[in-house]
Amino acid sequence: MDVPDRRGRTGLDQAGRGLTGNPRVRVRDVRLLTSNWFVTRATTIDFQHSDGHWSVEERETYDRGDGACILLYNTRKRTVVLSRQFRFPAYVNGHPNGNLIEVAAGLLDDDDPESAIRREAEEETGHTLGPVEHVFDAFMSPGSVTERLHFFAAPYDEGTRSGAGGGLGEEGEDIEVLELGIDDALARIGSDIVDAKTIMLLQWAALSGPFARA
Ligand SMILES: Nc1nc2c(ncn2[C@@H]2O[C@H](COP(=O)(O)OP(=O)(O)O[C@H]3O[C@H](CO)[C@@H](O)[C@H](O)[C@@H]3O)[C@@H](O)[C@H]2O)c(=O)[nH]1
Ligand SMILES: [Mg+2]
Repeated sequence: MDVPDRRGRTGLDQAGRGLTGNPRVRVRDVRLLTSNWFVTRATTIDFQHSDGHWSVEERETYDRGDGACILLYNTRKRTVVLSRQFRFPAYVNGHPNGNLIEVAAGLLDDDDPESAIRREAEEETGHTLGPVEHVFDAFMSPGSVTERLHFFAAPYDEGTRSGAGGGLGEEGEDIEVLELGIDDALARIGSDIVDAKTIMLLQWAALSGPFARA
């Protein structure tokens, strides 16, 4: 398909047709359902169950590309930089106001994960980072969403500050930058910190990352 989605991506309408890595899965048919801001597909597969029999299954997938996220931390002050922004999908599903506290994050678009997260950290938090540490990669919602998220962490201080942050107005972003104590942030998990990538990075930082090492 040559018509790009709104992020400029093309050729995603038949994704999955050539997959051969799993001998228990044969892709029969891929149908494009929607292509607007992102792409959704319905894929029909022959699937071999563990007892050996085959069945035909259909799976819908939501393809928004991959993303990256980063925890900015300061071990001397024992603080982290987070952001707050409105997330409609959370609002429509029971979050009281949709204003989610998150680590800085963004879609890769055409960049490699490290370049993308440097760009997003600068746009969203106003920090131009030195060395960044790759933590792990994870599928965030593998039953329906294709996205693989690349997790990073980096130190920040007054020397890395280069701007105000806040996101790109022309992309409709309106991001409040927050600095929280790590103990306060950890205590707020499950009450007003309910974003998965943020919880994962805060717990990593406390268990085996910078606040465990410090
Ligand atoms: N008009 C319009 N704009 C959209 C739509 N969906 C997203 N946008 C705009 O596109 C921007 C994308 O900003 P990024 O910073 O690149 O992505 P992100 O939404 O912050 O994504 C990060 O968080 C997601 C949620 O946790 C992650 O899924 C993703 O991997 C990444 O980490 C959003 O802020 C929003 O302004 C849409 O359907 N319509
Ligand atoms: Mg973002």
